[in-house]
Amino acid sequence: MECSTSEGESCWNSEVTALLPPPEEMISRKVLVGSLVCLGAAAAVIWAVAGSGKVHYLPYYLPCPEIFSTKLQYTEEKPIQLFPQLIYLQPRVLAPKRQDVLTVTPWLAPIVWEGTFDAEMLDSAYRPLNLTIGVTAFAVGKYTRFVRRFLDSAEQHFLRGYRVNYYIFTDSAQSIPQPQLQPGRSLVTVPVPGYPSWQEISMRRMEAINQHVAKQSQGQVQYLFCLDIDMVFHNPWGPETLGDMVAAIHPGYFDVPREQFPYERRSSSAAFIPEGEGDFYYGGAVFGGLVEKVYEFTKMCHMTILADKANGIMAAWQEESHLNRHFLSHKPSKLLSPEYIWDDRKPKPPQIRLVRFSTVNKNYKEVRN
Ligand SMILES: CC(=O)N[C@H]1[C@@H](OP(=O)(O)OP(=O)(O)OC[C@H]2O[C@@H](n3ccc(=O)[nH]c3=O)[C@H](O)[C@@H]2O)O[C@H](CO)[C@H](O)[C@@H]1O
Ligand SMILES: [Mn+2]
Repeated sequence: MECSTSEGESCWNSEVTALLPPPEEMISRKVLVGSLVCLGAAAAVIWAVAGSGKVHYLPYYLPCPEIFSTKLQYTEEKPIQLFPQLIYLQPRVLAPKRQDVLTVTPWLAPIVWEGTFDAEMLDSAYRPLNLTIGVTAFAVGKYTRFVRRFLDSAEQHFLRGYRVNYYIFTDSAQSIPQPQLQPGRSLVTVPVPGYPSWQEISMRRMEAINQHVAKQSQGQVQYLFCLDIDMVFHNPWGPETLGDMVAAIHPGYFDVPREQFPYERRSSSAAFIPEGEGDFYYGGAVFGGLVEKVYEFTKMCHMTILADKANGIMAAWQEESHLNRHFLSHKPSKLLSPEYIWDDRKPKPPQIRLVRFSTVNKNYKEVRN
């Protein structure tokens, strides 16, 4: 096709015209490319000059306001508890506080030993929660004689500065002393029948505690500890002991192979644990946790105790055997070292740096008859 030119204009045949942009557009592209190069160069200069220094972030608006207004549908909203600023030694990852004892179970429950926790730090976290902690202890028959020492020592050492409700289960309320308690602490007696044998008295604790939680203590306390009465506090027992479900390692079996644990070994019992199984041997004298967990726990133990009763069998160590069977399949979330359930008749090995709660030396024959 012929190209018709006029006054020095370049010749644009229709094909070329179709491929190339018109001249004004070519010029504006050149300007665009030029300014981009300039911008890049300026950015490179700024990067080279300022890049070696500290990076300053500009405030940037995230276009997702819903993330700040969304709330989980909690049934109750609790204020967030912050640790107040405290001055304390840095926890060192490569310098564990205790190397002579196990401080965490294979299922990652802490085992509480002296030296593993900072009491001041725990206090600063737990005090603002304004918790009330319940204690159940049974004083049936001659065991009323242990109440005074138990309570006096608890007032000295048990969760000092916290609200505590003592629930003393007894068949003779008139023999229970009413000592002067610290502010915020109370004592009530709970009537229970005096069963004819000490084994039955000890085992029936699961049932009585369970019923008491359902009817009363559930609305009064957040945590509940269930303790033997023939024991005395010697050193502080603080909020380091609080946990969802807490068990204590029996002082007689913390250093023996599990074959020697006095678990119930008859398969006809609901507390049966075969050889080759088991984690620790826990004591029946100390357990606790969130009150609703203690409710579930005591219910399960009472049911397995009743199953044994229906089959005419009593476990080797009564409810302690059932407790051990339960904790084998429902692992406790926190373990207390034998510092929290010691026995004064035992020599104290170096791993037990202090005894917090310990059995009173008693004449078994005399008190149980
Ligand atoms: C240190 C430890 O783990 N002790 C356990 C152990 O022996 P213990 O020798 O510690 O049992 P125990 O005689 O102290 O009895 C357990 C508790 O039941 C109460 N009680 C008992 C008898 C009585 O006539 N009146 C009365 O009130 C009382 O609160 C006492 O502390 O084995 C018991 C079951 O065999 C319990 O599991 C205990 O908790
Ligand atoms: Mn006892």
